[in-house]
Amino acid sequence: MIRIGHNPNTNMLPMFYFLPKEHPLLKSVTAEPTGHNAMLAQGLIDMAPISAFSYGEHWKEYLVLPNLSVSTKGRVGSILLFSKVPLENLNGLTVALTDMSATSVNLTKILLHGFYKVFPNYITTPSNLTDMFAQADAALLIADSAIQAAQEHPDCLIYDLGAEWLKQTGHSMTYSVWAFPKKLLLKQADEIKGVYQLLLEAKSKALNHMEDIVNACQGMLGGTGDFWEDYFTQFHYDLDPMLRSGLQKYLDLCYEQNLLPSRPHIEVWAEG
Ligand SMILES: C=C(O[C@@H]1C=C(C(=O)O)C=C[C@H]1O)C(=O)O
Repeated sequence: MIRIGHNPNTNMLPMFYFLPKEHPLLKSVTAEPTGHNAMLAQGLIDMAPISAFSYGEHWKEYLVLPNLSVSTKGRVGSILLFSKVPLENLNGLTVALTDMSATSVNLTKILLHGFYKVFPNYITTPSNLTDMFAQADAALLIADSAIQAAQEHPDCLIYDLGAEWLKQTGHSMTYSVWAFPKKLLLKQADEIKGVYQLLLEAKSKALNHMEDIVNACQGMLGGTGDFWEDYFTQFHYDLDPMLRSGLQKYLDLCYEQNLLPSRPHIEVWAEG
């Protein structure tokens, strides 16, 4: 039995919608990305779609599952920095960061420090734009809370960090990878293979039935079918060499900006 992390946000539906809820090989534990990052590190779950940044913190202990990720080349639509002032003017001001994210929190820092040359003060808070704006000049939200906040047309500038990343680096951006601790292979290699097959089948079915995914998103968050179709055209759910080089670039910049203690070398599970 493999305990996997289940992420309930719409961006993950193409991986989870058709994954069996009950199966002898797996048990799902629902949480936001930072929850899974911590649970995987503590051995409370065995495998999860963790933040790419968290993989960078644990790259020596983890392996990445091949052909799976949450990535975009350019705009993402749900990793948004809401700001009362242009990004160039954030120096010395306060930025509120969602407590749900590790990748996007550090992507914000890379973009602001490395490319915009501004150094704000940061606070970490729950994902509520009104509360964040009461304490800060800009606010980072991800996933469904970012989509919902943008739907409410807040009176501020909205920066899409996938688009900013492409503009500044020319690379795709990978937000999440599926990872598991290498040591699991000693006793559970066959189970990992089995769960990996289930994940690939679920993804392939979803990508061939996007109308079901769009319907599910409308049921969850409202919005038009066109909105959701457009949202999903941006995403890549595999991990091809182009996406891998964007992921490596992100991890390299995290290391070079002292956000990670070592330079990660991405190790993909060869048996997958
Ligand atoms: C695309 C998204 O990426 C998510 C962002 C994450 C992070 O910032 O740590 C983690 C998992 C991803 O699914 C999103 O939240 O919209």
